[in-house]
Amino acid sequence: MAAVYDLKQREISVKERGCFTVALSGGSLISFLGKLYEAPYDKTVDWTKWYVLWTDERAVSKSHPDSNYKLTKDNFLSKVPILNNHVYSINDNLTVEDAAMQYEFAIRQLVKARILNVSSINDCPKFDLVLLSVGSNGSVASLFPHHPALEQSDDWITYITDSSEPPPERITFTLPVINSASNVVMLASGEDKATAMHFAVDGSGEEFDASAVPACLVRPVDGKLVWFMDMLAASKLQLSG
Ligand SMILES: O=C(O)[C@H](O)[C@@H](O)[C@H](O)[C@H](O)COP(=O)(O)O
Repeated sequence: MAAVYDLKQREISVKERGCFTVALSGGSLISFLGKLYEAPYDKTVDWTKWYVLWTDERAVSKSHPDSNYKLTKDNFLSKVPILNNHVYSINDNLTVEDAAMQYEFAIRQLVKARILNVSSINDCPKFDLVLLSVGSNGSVASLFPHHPALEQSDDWITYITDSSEPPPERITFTLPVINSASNVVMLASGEDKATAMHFAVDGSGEEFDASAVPACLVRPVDGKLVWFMDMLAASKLQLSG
């Protein structure tokens, strides 16, 4: 479903700007993209129009098992003819701080080249699609509960050195960039996501501290938010009738 949604949005972007910019998180999300390299999509998608970036990346070598680039390359990019120079991964020879700066610079270049749109509301890059998989703790990208990175609004890309999930050092989109996307798809599968889904989808009382569940803070300012979850992840939803 998510993969097909991805395609619908792609068609609109390619018609309008001749390219389709997508930012991927890591985790189980990548396994859901498998549909895209099966018939009929493998032949009907103009992959040359795709530009792929990551919403977050671990500060490890791109050949390291923990690398989101490696995960995506092995399970998706190696199976579709997206142009290598349209794939923007981090420079894994830099410190995490410098890698974050360099990644932001690369995104700024894409904005300058008009590959990436800019939000009319907050001058952030406006990705056509941001695909996120929600962590069992309600994290999205590498934005973790109660982490100061949630407050970051000056930078497009920030870095952390104390991730609650190993490895500790990561770069990540900041919330303003995620919330500037034209389309955000949030994926959740498995019972361990049910509590986070309850808070993120059903909302919570005023007294609830949304930074406890970063997925609650994903609210596109001028874009669509679509959830895809399995029955286990949805098992605690109390959607009003
Ligand atoms: O680099 C990362 O750790 C991922 O980007 C992270 O945001 C992941 O997507 C979630 O933790 C969900 O992971 P699962 O879908 O595997 O539970």
